[in-house]
Amino acid sequence: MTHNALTDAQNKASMHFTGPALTLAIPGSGKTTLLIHRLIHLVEIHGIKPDSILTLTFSKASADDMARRYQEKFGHTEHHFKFMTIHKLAYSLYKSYLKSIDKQMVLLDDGGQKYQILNDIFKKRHHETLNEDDFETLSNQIGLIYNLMLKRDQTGGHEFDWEDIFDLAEDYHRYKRRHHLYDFDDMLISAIQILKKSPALRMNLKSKYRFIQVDEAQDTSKLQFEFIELLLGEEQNLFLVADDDQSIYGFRGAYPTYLLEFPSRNPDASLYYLSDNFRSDANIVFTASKLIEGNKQRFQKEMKPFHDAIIKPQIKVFDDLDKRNNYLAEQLIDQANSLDSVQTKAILYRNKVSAISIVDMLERNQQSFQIKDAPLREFAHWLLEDLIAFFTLAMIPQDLESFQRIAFKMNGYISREMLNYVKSNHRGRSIFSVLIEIPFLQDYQTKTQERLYDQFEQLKRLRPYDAIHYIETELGYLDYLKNNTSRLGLTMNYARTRLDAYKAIAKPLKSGFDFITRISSLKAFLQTNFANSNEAIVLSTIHGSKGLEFDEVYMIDVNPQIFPGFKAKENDALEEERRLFYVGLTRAKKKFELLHSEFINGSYNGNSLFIDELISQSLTEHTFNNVMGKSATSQK
Ligand SMILES: Nc1ncnc2c1ncn2[C@@H]1O[C@H](COP(=O)(O)OP(=O)(O)OP(=O)(O)O)[C@@H](O)[C@H]1O
Repeated sequence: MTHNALTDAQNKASMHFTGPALTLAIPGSGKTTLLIHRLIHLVEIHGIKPDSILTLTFSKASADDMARRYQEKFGHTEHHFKFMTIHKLAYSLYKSYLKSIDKQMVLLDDGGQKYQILNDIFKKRHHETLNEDDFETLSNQIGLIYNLMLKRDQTGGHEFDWEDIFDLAEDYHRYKRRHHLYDFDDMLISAIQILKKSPALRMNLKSKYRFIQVDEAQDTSKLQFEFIELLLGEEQNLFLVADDDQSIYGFRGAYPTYLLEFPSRNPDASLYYLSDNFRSDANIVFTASKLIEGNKQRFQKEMKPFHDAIIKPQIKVFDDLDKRNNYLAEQLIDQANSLDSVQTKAILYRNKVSAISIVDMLERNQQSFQIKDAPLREFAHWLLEDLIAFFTLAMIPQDLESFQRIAFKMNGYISREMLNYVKSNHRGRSIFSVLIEIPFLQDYQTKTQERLYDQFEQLKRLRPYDAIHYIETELGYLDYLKNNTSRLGLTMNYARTRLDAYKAIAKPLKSGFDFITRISSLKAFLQTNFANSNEAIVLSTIHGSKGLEFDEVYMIDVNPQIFPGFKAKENDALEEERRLFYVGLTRAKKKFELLHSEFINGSYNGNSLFIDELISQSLTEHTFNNVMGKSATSQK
């Protein structure tokens, strides 16, 4: 078999003509290749008109990628196949319907505008601001309600207050209707409604798209499947390509159960399997297949490597984030001086916050890169805003706004009464002078305020790295976080990961002012569009790396309570996290390294469940790159 020849399994599936079909495939087995060849077979063998075949993809990027790969492969552009996302299809359908009745709609911007609306709604019910983390969660939960078509009595799990989420979802819905605003889910719901209402429109579409192919069907939601089913003609020409082990959007309503039930609901369905991995070193394939066996709810699949085994996946252990980042910098900068052909390298992580110290490091080294899912909001995170308020108050002791932000988050024993006194009496003076003069304080309380004054004087003189440590310890910020973890919806490991990242950015800087300036320049730097650039170095969340491949993959921050996340105690959630790890691991062609810091923000990190699983099954090589006297390499 040459590199370009289809395997028998790929060929068999690509020859599928009419009727429902499901192809279950492993990572790197050529799903895209298969879909493209099927298009050609439909046209050239069966004489089907290209524009009557609709290929639905998960993202706009994959639709574009497929169109590009089709052209590269077959060189001709005269075939007008349709590649688009399910949302795009729903959008154009609903838009033309509205046009026909002389109405318009406004698309809601998924970032800032959505935050504003949800924040206003949240404030009305809870009398407090919706923080960044809770916004993500709420937005996902609302999406989940729509995409899984949940009713109030159908929600399970005690991790969220579903009654409250339903109330907020209803407020949000009413707001959108009042302002003629539509988000992605509305588009689908509205398209389904008009299709159900108009048999003529349905007939028209059924004959327009005689064949429908769906890529990445494991992440298609229940609502999306309902939409697709409405488009199917009598022949039920639905060709699904999926890997249930790569279903990673459960939190947004992915519905892989549809696939598991597909064979029994469609007894005539043809089933195909792709089990050759053309992407990765055999060691990576073996490791991935062993790891995913930890999941119970899955189709059993064979996984055969096409390439030889050269090097085992590595777990590299470092003392701390700083040493880890230095190692990463070496790996990435090597590239620039290398005479070999350019290697694509990805740094993958579970949460966006993991990117920020790497962005800082790469920008300082003037190393170009591209970033997917840019972590813009991380630079406006409340925890960072708190630190900035400490720095600002130290530099500008008259700043009432900063003081108000942190008054109850440090060990100054400030009461609401004291805060009110400061507000009415500071008149542009130093907050600390006002605190010291408060008439209703006992002597010992005044002494505390004098101590606070000295501490902020001290804070002003410290380099920002030491200053963050001082805020955490001497000013009691860590205690505040510890006492409020459950109310703030975070774990200490999560808070430590953030503080660690901010300290890494602060390390080379001299003053609090430099720190504040650096944060805003990194924010501005990220606002430039990196998503479309063609750089060989890619930073991405694992979610964002779906469907991509790289010569080398470095996975970072696989930490306890972070990955798998602390909410992943129940089986379903844990299985989804394991699938996410599996997606990250299977992006690598030649080299996979998991970079592990032994300490996060000065506290012992411990091993994540996934690291323990890899070690206990001897799936990886374990290397200590720290200076704590451990042997350089130990084969576990
Ligand atoms: N028959 C084949 N022989 C050799 N290489 C192939 C063959 N089919 C596909 N490939 C190559 O295998 C790699 C993976 O293919 P592709 O990206 O289509 O996989 P995939 O199944 O979509 O992967 P994933 O689900 O992990 O994103 C590509 O580099 C592709 O060119």
